[in-house]
Amino acid sequence: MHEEFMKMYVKVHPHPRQPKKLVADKAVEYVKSNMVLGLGTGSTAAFVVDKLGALLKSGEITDIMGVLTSKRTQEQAAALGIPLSTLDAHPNLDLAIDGADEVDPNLDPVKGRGL
Ligand SMILES: O=C(CO)[C@H](O)[C@H](O)COP(=O)(O)O
Repeated sequence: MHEEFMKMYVKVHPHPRQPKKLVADKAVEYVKSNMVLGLGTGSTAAFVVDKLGALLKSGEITDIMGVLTSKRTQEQAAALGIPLSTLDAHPNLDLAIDGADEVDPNLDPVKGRGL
């Protein structure tokens, strides 16, 4: 799955934010109704949350639950009507989506400098 994301991410595109939206939209394709989702923070994650809000509004997905990694994401998700929970209440996530800080030569995403 991540190889497909990274191929899209490294595609040359004239608008610097567009690859983040592309990978965000691609990641959201893996979201199904009734999932408990870990939702990260940052510009890529913000596109993910926007898309989830739109899919909930259109009824394309239902009954998802977001477990958020920051107050910023929590506020965005709440404003879009995404039901929220905590890791304590839902320790088993179906899927977690976040941006990457860096991508290594093998196209593996790196978080927090790999520490
Ligand atoms: O780990 C993060 C925040 O803690 C971000 O996901 C990471 O820094 C990537 O951010 P962006 O999507 O804005 O490039």
